[in-house]
Amino acid sequence: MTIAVIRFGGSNCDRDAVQALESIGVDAELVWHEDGLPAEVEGIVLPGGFSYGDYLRAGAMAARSPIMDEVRAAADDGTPVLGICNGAQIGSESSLTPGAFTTNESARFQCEHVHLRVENADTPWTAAYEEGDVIELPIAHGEGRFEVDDDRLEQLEADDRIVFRYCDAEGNVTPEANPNGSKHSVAGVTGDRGDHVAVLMPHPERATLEDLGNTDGAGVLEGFRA
Ligand SMILES: NC(=O)CC[C@H](N)C(=O)O
Repeated sequence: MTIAVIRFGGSNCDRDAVQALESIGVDAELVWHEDGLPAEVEGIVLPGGFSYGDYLRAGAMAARSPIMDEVRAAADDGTPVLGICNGAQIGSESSLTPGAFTTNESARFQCEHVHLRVENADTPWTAAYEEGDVIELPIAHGEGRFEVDDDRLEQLEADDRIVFRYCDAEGNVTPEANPNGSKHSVAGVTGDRGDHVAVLMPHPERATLEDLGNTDGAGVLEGFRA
């Protein structure tokens, strides 16, 4: 199985994603966006970083790279796609997933560890966990506040499309445990094409290697094996 980790100008978590995937035994390769998707790709990661310097809006310019037409077509065909942080912003900017990620309530770049509650364990990205599990992952973003109109959010909730919510260490979803002001504390959501497409703002690839002292994120990447 080969997972394509797409590198845009300014991506900076692309090699971390490859290393994290390989650490759990999933083959991964870096793909420069101008080169297009390799023929035999079995999964796609949109990695974190600062594509195009976050100009206009984070993810807005990468979303307009021609490779994103190929990513959408692959997603239509059932290829798993995971967007992480800047990749989540690219995912929402390219209509793979609903809503938008916009400037943190603090108006600052935030780099910290957060707790997440698994809201729906019935997706490839959360099947390694139980519903209600609390995991810890790092965040590092300036534009991570999930925003979506009320009607759409109600529908996402009704359809069980919220995969992770920010919470405290005990799993309580509170305003204090919401690091960026995301609506309904949403940290990750599945795509309109099905739950084989998902994005999340926290970084599972930074919490997968034993050496980093936290492997809570490995289960998310296990989704490529599902
Ligand atoms: N770590 C990242 O992927 C950063 C995302 C984006 N550049 C932001 O600051 O919001």
